[in-house]
Amino acid sequence: MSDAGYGRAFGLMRRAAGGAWRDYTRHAFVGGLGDGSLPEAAFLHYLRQDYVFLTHFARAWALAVVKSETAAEMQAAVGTVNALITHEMPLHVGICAEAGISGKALFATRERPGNLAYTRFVLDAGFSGDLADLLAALMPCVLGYGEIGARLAQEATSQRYRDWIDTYAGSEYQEACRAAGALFDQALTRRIGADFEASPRWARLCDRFRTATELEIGFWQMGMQP
Ligand SMILES: Cc1ncc(CO)c(N)n1
Repeated sequence: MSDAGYGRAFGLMRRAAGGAWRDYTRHAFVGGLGDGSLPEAAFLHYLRQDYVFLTHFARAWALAVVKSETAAEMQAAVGTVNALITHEMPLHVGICAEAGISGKALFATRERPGNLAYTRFVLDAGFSGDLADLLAALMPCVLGYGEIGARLAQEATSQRYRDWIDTYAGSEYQEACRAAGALFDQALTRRIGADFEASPRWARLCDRFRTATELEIGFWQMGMQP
């Protein structure tokens, strides 16, 4: 799939992440969502962990508001905070309720170590760095799911996990991905210049992107171990 729609910096970092990007977006868990072979227990366990993930992910986007230097950056970041809290998190509550997981059980989910490591890594990228560092750690989550959703919408051979696929393949999520990719390009241009790869900061930013990608692989792995 082409990475063009999600911006220039993403395309470059995605390529620099090499095999890790492929291992993330073509993980066995993803294959199981597409062909319906993923056991329901694994899917529900994943969803519960993902709800916890989203609470910290929303905090990380709120930190992006704090780290913004322009009104446009603030608007983009606060739009994502709102989309997460207003749309994506209630969707998880709804899917879990349909599957018989009460709100009480969902909110009592104990966070697995790999889940904790991922979001705290992202938050630390933001606390210790600037918006470029934070966004480099956030992009694999946002854009990876956009890419996975768009591909599965074309290639899925089962209807079993259609609702999940449609959420990430849908125009609302895809539009959010394009906005996030544009924010990433603009934030980087402002902080490291337009020739991204010539910046002394580039290698470290690519490292953050790759580490977040590796933590996404770990998240799928965790999902397969209810
Ligand atoms: C682990 C993970 N990464 C990315 C997304 C996309 O928001 C998500 N819901 N969960």
